[in-house]
Amino acid sequence: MTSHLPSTGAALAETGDLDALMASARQIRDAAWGRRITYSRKAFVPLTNMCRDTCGYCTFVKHPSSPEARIMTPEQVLAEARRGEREGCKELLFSLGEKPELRYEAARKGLERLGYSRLTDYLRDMCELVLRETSLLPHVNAGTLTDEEIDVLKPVSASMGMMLETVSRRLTRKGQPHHACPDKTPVQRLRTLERAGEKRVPFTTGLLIGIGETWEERIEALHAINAAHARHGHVQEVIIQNFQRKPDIEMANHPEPGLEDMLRTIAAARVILSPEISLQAPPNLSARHIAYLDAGINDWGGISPVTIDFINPQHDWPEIRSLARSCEAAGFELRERLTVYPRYLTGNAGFINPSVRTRALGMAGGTGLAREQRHIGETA
Ligand SMILES: O=c1nc2n(C[C@H](O)[C@H](O)[C@H](O)CO)c3cc(O)ccc3cc-2c(=O)[nH]1
Ligand SMILES: C[C@H]1O[C@@H](n2cnc3c(N)ncnc32)[C@H](O)[C@@H]1O
Ligand code: MET
Ligand code: SF4
Repeated sequence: MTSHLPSTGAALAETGDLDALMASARQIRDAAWGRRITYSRKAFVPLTNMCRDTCGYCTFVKHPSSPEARIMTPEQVLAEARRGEREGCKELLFSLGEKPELRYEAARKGLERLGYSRLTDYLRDMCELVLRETSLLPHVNAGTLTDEEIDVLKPVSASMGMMLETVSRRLTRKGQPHHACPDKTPVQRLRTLERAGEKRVPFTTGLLIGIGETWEERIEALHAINAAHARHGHVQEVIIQNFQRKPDIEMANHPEPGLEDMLRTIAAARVILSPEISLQAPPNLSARHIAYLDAGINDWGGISPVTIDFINPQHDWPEIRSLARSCEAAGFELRERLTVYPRYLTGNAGFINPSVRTRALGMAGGTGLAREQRHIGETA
């Protein structure tokens, strides 16, 4: 699993010839993934919106003094899961603030009322609840994790993820989006990415585009992800996410990245990353998202038929049928996938708890994608 043409990718990216870069990216995508574009039908559970970090772009986080600050109860978690189940979801995405109990008394009290002293332990039990009471596969997006936290969460999840965001240490300085965010220092993010690989967790990661990083920093981040994958084989997908401006964030006046910037970054990612790594960009954060297909993506990520995108609440999910139609018009077929990619189910022992694996294998037939993706996994 060596890096695919990294120098060519960087060179093409540097020359400014966007068309040539996108053509290379498309070629790699077509060879590895064909003309099938996937998504995961998911229910979204924002377990808590309290967080010890205060990223300048985040509208999800709420200070404990806010009336909107909350920790969902097990009953609420289960209600969301059941709603998702009824709508045919297969994934339950836990997305949450990071270690709020280390910073806020209110978070400690809230967890205590639920019988916990640490958010990760509560998350573990909620994953277990979902596995016990529903047919869904938990995916955990809880940000930076320690070795021990990965050990706690791996047995109760099908896959995990954490956006690397950026490798820029500059962005942790005063006045920058990651200032005073202990979980967003590149060294911590890179460590989590590495540990997830050592511990063989099917892993989702990615870059947040347009938060002040340079082009070189994006390329460096992509190489870092690819290098971790070359060591451990755990990176199942990489998300290229565009920053969204909102009125209620520190970065309310920061410009959003343009379409061309996204296309160039997506294409560079496809050229740099190993071909078997799925390349994802969100369908709800740009009116022109169909153009991402020309830059080499093969996946739209999670789409929820039951809840809003809590991270970008002002942007509705596309209706799945209408997304299918626009993919078709562009020459692609939209297909459902599971949160965990087939190569971690069929080969590579040790990447997933055997009972979760059995459940996922039972569901894989329903997506209709099992055979094709398995093929990709085997040839990679
Ligand atoms: O709805 C969202 N889903 C996000 N997802 C979920 C993703 O869309 C799907 O659930 C995965 O593709 C499942 O494999 C993430 C998952 C991660 O592991 C890491 C980061 C993200 C980021 C987002 C996000 O911003 N919005
Ligand atoms: C779950 C992921 O959502 C992303 N995220 C957080 N805030 C924003 C925003 N304003 N625009 C786009 N993406 C955002 C981060 O990359 C985080 O890791
Ligand atoms: C709501 S943000 C997603 C989870 C985590 N707090 C992170 O930033 O990675
Ligand atoms: S992006 Fe994640 S880590 Fe940053 S403030 Fe929001 S919830 Fe916390």
